[in-house]
Amino acid sequence: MKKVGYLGPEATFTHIAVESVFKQITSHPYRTIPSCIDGVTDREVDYAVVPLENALEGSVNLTLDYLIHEKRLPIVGEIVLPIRQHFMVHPKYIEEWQNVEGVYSHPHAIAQCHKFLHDTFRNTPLHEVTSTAYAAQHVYEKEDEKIGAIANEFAAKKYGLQIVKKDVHDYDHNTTRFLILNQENAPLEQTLLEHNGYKTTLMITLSENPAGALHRVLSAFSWRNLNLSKIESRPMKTGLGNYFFIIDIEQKLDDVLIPGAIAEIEALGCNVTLLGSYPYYIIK
Ligand SMILES: O=C(O)C(=O)Cc1ccccc1
Repeated sequence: MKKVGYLGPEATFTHIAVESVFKQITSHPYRTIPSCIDGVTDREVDYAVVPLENALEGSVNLTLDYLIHEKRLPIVGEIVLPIRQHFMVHPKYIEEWQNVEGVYSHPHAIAQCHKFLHDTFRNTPLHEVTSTAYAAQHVYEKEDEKIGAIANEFAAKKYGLQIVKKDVHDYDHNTTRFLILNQENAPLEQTLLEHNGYKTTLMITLSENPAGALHRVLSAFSWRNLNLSKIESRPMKTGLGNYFFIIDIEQKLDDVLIPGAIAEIEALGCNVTLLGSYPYYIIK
């Protein structure tokens, strides 16, 4: 049976993503995103599933940076999960939930619920922790402290908390993308869902003299009718103003079009790395 590592503890959104897509696996929680990715390179697990990008809040930079700069693992799949955030407290504080003295959650969850937090807990300290489920577990364990967590309904159940305010995220169309990583670039063997399409992700660093370089890179895709679903720049960490680009193409790596675009971009003096060509799964 294959082993799948995820950002834990149990009942994180990442855990839900794993359980919704993988079939016949054992799943293993890790406390942080880097330790989950290390789980694959250390051969403790076959796959790692980590959050990459949220529709409201943007990229999880920790994931992208660790993947690019520390442990370069092939992307073998992507999961898109709808996100509903709820506010929960220990059952003994149900009546006085509006008087909590601290709110705990993952930084992206806090950012997704900004309006709720501003309206309801304007002067309450916010505490960022490694995941939403970790926050729920913490709130349960510290029952003497009057604190609350933002997390999902499974975390409320799992850790014995009471949801006192449902759907506290600011916008309805809240989804998160998760990456599936595997050292051998091995596709998923058995899945509970059919995939919804394919993507190919490239990392591109521009040549030394970048006047018009990005424009020329993008036109290599455009005249081949290669649709891009994302372009993101991240610092190279070699000095201010040095960036690389992550580009998602909305199709599988083929024999002609994408290799042609890569050759054209390399001819411009840019460096291109294929990070993965993989199916994506959209959970309803
Ligand atoms: O903390 C979690 O539950 C995660 O899986 C990361 C996350 C946090 C907020 C929105 C989506 C995923």
